[in-house]
Amino acid sequence: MWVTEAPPPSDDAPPGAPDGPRLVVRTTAVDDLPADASALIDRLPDSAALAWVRHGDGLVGWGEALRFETFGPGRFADADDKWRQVLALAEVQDEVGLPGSGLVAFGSFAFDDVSPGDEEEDPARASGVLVVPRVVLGRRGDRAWLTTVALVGDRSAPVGDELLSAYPVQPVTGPGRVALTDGAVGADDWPAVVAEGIARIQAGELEKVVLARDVVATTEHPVDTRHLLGRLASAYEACWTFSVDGMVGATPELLVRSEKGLVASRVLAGTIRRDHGGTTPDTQGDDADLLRAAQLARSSKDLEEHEFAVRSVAAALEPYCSSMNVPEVPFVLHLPNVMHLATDVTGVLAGQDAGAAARPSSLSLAAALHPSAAVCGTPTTAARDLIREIEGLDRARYAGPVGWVGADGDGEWGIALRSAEISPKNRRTIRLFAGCGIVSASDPAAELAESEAKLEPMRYALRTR
Ligand SMILES: C=C(O[C@H]1C=CC=C(C(=O)O)[C@@H]1O)C(=O)O
Repeated sequence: MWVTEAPPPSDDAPPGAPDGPRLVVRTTAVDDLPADASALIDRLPDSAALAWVRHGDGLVGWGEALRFETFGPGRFADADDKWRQVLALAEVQDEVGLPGSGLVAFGSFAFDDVSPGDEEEDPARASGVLVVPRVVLGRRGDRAWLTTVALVGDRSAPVGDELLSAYPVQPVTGPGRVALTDGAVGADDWPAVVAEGIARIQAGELEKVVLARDVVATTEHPVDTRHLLGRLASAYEACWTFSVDGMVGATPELLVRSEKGLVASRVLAGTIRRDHGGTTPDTQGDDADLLRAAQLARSSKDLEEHEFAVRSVAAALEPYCSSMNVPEVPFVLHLPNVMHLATDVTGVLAGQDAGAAARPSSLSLAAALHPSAAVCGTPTTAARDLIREIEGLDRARYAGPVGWVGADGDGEWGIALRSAEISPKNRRTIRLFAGCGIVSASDPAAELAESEAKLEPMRYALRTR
């Protein structure tokens, strides 16, 4: 469903031209973007921020040229179709020619095909959204660019320089006091949910299930997304810091990156907490950390959990690839709050000779990979059914794909973890999410502690200092 009303066909549209929104897109190089890692986020004018940033590189966007909302099981395919329609009608001048320059859309999609309770609470809440910003600022290494997007026929919309001055940068505001309360299932009750998951696994119904919980934060002032993004991007540098349509976080897990025929996925599953409990890491490589890393790398429970996740990603990518590299042994990813077992799966897309148009888009690859066993379980259907039956939580867009797609279909999609959903109604109610992979040898109390550690990034982001 188009939410942005397409203006009537313009006078210059050729007779018989297909209907639909026509975009005029210009990308020019930017020479004066400050070198610091926060430069992209610092340029966001207000709280309606779109972002996908890591190590100071990435994309931020603001304003809305087009918005497309999708619902239910067809949400990815519908979004992919609409994206192709937009591309077919767009006129793009891109003098930079890097991934993320030219026409891009940011997107965020629900974890599940159905969201329990949606009908009563908010029948209009979409389970997928693609947003084409009016302005995108991007950086990759030492190159930076600015993209502006205009909708043909929208004569009231500012263009060119006018467009930038239409979005003056407002001061960033803090959330003030923050109260945290139990979400759908309280912390005291959640171990029983995990115990039920373990019992079902031990009964042979399935091998792994990922169970999640939420915590509700109520803030004194409406949340300014830029406050969260700035804190997440500087404290969780190794993660992809994102904001799309009220879903904000810093995810360490990349569902898929597709770039010029090469695909990559960073698969995470298997976790150990770092004991200091803070957000800023202790000196990397101190003795306690090395010990914990070694303990994680040898933990048969975590290795099993990880293996399920890697296998699910490899199996989903395989039909699209002419060759793949799936490392046999995971590495340990150090984050400020936790360490994870991690595997970088890479592949070459089949049919390279046929060109970009014949390649599956990054969005359709994300659809094929979702939900991986890092966020759902094994076998997928049994795990998803069990999640629906016992989790008691509407995951909404938590654990769903979030990221961006470009004009050639390439793009990057993370899994929306270490994330929160800001209520559009008042921007003062924020749902924080965390989930844990459960296998036969899991311990409910340890999983609760792990979920607390996974909530830390968003709790930290909400603090004023
Ligand atoms: C489901 C989450 O984490 C996944 C990713 C990394 C490690 C995980 C684990 O060890 O359980 C989870 O599979 C979450 O952070 O909410």
